[in-house]
Amino acid sequence: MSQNTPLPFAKMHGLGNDFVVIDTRETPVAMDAPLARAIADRKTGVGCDQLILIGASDRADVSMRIFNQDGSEVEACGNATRCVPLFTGRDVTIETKAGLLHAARIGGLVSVDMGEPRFGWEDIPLAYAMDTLAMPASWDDLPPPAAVNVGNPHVVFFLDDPARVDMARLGPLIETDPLFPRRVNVNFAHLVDDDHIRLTVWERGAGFTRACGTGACATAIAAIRRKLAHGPVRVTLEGGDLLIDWTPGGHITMTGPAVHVFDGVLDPGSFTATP
Ligand SMILES: N[C@@H](CCC[C@H](N)C(=O)O)C(=O)O
Repeated sequence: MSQNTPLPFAKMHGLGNDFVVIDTRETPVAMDAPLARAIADRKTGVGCDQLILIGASDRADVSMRIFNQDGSEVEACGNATRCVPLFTGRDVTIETKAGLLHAARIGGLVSVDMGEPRFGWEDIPLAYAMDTLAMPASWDDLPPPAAVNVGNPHVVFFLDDPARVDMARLGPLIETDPLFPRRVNVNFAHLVDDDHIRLTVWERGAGFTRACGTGACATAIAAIRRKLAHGPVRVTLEGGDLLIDWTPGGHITMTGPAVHVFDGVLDPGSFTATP
């Protein structure tokens, strides 16, 4: 881990899923897992669910790299994507590991074209071939889940009575199950109506967050594929609501709020002091 110069950053969030956002367009930053973990640490760093690096791009207005709290670099983050137009001050096309995404401000909200979901077992990815709409896999007495890749991997359980499920034990157990070679984001969903879902997400590399944008997309899509719901679907998370729209064969649209909380400067000396 090495960072020798002060690092300006913005603290932002989408429905309480919080981010440290660093602009690397002019000044590249050598990011690695230990440095990402140090910045994300809520006691000795700034604290965040994900660290976001905004960079230059040849293919889009900007690029976006995403690091989970545990330092792992990942492909997609729905809530952070909504923060990018606030950070740059304009509607943007963003190059990510999950492809090109477009984010536009609409009224007080931000709407993102999240691209097309994938459903093949090797796309999730899973360790071996199986049906991804009703996976023949079980943990405790959870029902067969659905798996969806919306840039990053998700598994979705539809629960009649979420209060009876020990999510704090099952979330990390399922996240790291060998069935998911790249680990997985675990979505515990409850269908309120055919256009409304309540959702709790155990995020890969970050644990429970107040909201997960890609989790909301994956869950709405799984519900639509199972004909339990129709778009647009309101997904209610601890931090608030997202509106997700998708028709089979099409792109996903995610609409919700984004907030710029404050700006700061990270002291490079503090990182060397972190064990
Ligand atoms: N909070 C995000 C998802 C962040 C990445 C995820 N934990 C992963 O490892 O894939 C969102 O809003 O989508």
